[in-house]
Amino acid sequence: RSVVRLGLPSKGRMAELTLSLLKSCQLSVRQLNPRQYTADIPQVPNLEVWFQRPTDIVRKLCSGDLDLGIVGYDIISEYAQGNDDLVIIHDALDFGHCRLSLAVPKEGIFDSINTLEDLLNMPQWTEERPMRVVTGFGYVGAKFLKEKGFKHVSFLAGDGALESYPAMGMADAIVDLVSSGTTLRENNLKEIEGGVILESQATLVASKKSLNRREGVLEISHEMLERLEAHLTASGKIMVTANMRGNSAEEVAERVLSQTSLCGLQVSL
Ligand SMILES: Nc1ncnc2c1ncn2[C@@H]1O[C@H](COP(=O)(O)OP(=O)(O)OP(=O)(O)O)[C@@H](O)[C@H]1O
Ligand SMILES: O=P(O)(O)OC[C@H]1O[C@H](OP(=O)(O)OP(=O)(O)O)[C@H](O)[C@@H]1O
Repeated sequence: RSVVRLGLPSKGRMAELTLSLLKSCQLSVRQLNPRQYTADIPQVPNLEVWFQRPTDIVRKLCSGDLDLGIVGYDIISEYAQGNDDLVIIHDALDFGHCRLSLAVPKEGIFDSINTLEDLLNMPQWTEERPMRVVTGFGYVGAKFLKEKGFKHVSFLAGDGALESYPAMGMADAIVDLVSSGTTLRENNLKEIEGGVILESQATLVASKKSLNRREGVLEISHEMLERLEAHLTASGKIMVTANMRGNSAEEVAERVLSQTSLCGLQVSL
């Protein structure tokens, strides 16, 4: 194929936010039919947008069926599983902030368990009765616990509402995404100190093979990066244009900067 493909989240909390970020960067996505999975960005010729589930974006970047994608760092870490063909070309798109964290019930045997060390030293976990962890992040979750020295752990895969598993007696601990912490609190769970496995936000990812071999991928990546950077740098800043009389630009600048109420301003002449 000669066209470059960009994967964007088709649903979930990242979908809308991705489109609005791109719109703010003058990269509006034009989807002719909301039931179709393809779209384009008129400002970027030769680019095809494909709406996919975030996990599938990562899989398709790995298989070479997509060249670029916007997904959370959590999903890349879990589903690319160290595949070194993927390269993160923007690691902080400033939305979808969350952390992947280890949490346990507040009470019962975990009453006085607050740190990773406390959890590791609990006598309850044995080969016959390992600590049961439910997660949708089995790869990074297991890697983390192994690196921290946990020996007796068993993993149970779950897709959602993981905070309910300990109360149902199906798991001792959970490894799940946390943002405000409300879901954990409402389900009588607490995060373990030192148990943050990764911090995540939306990223722009590319396949290295595509960048090196497919015509147009490098140029489109540059174009997107420039626009994203410009937008992210500018957000939260305002520009004020004013006409002021003075004998020289320097004199005007000096007068403006000497006003304490205007501190923080940068003057360009
Ligand atoms: N509470 C949260 N606050 C902020 N960002 C989050 C939160 N939970 C998840 N995310 C980010 O949003 C991404 C998508 O999460 P979401 O729960 O919408 O998944 P989804 O695409 O609907 O998939 P699924 O339905 O399988 O969970 C996550 O991979 C993560 O990067
Ligand atoms: O810390 P909080 O702000 O409460 O957010 C955390 C919750 O958000 C995500 O779930 P989501 O709402 O996507 O539902 P899910 O359980 O179906 O994935 C995550 O899996 C947590 O359950």
